[in-house]
Amino acid sequence: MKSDTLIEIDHVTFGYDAARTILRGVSMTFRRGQVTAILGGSGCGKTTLLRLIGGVYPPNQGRVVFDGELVDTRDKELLYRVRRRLGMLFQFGALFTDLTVFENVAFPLREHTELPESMIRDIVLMKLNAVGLRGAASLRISQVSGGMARRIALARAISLDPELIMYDEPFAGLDPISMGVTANLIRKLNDATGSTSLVVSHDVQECFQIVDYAYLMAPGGRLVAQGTPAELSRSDDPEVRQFIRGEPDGPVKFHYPAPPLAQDLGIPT
Ligand SMILES: Nc1ncnc2c1ncn2[C@@H]1O[C@H](COP(=O)(O)OP(=O)(O)OP(=O)(O)O)[C@@H](O)[C@H]1O
Repeated sequence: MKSDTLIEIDHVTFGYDAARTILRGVSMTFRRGQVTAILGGSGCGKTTLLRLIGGVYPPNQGRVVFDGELVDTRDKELLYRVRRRLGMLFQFGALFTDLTVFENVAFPLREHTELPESMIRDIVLMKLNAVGLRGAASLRISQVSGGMARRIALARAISLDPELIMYDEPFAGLDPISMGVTANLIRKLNDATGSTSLVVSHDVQECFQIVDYAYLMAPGGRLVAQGTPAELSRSDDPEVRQFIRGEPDGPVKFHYPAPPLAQDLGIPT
């Protein structure tokens, strides 16, 4: 029987170089069929975590396990197998601006499969239909809005029917309505395709509308809290409350450590 867990991050510590640790003893479990958020402010290591799951870098300590298999970055065959099962929606979509909407969604299918053109056409139209943009297939990327571009990137991320879809800041730069549309789509696509989704974001409220579970990371690559949106909303931990309510100051300081302003400006005190 398949285990409930699709990915396990087990006491992972990681730094791009020896001088600076980015993730410190982080443990997380991503359950099959669920949408899980990794929340946290800028620079706390969220994207880095996605790279470790994709086997781009090995952890310095700890393990990353994908569907029961240790992600060993030296094992190229295993990495290829794991990556075939992942779909990734990058920050800001990264679409090919000189190609049409259709060509963008068809791209991974042409790269990774030998499917005949008639089948590629049907799959692309189905994926575009799922995000409500079948009618926009022949438009160029330069002709679509930011919200549409995000949905096209979503259609492209699901083109190969991934078991795991990783979204890096899917709401960045979107207006509130497009944000809501994108969030609902992430949920809908997850459930309709029976996949598992990870959403990296600093948008707590948007994520809480759609996720089953969330991890909260803090500067210095620490995991500070985890739970369902309801559990985290009830938390009385000051760090959690500051982040969830978007309070400007709390345990996480607004100001980067600095000498007093007067001193920096040369004003005698
Ligand atoms: N390839 C790299 N080499 C060296 N340092 C890196 C590299 N990528 C990221 N970093 C550093 O690692 C830290 C964590 O970055 P990361 O992108 O994982 O954070 P994040 O939480 O995703 O932030 P954001 O939301 O701003 O993208 C940052 O300080 C960043 O400068």
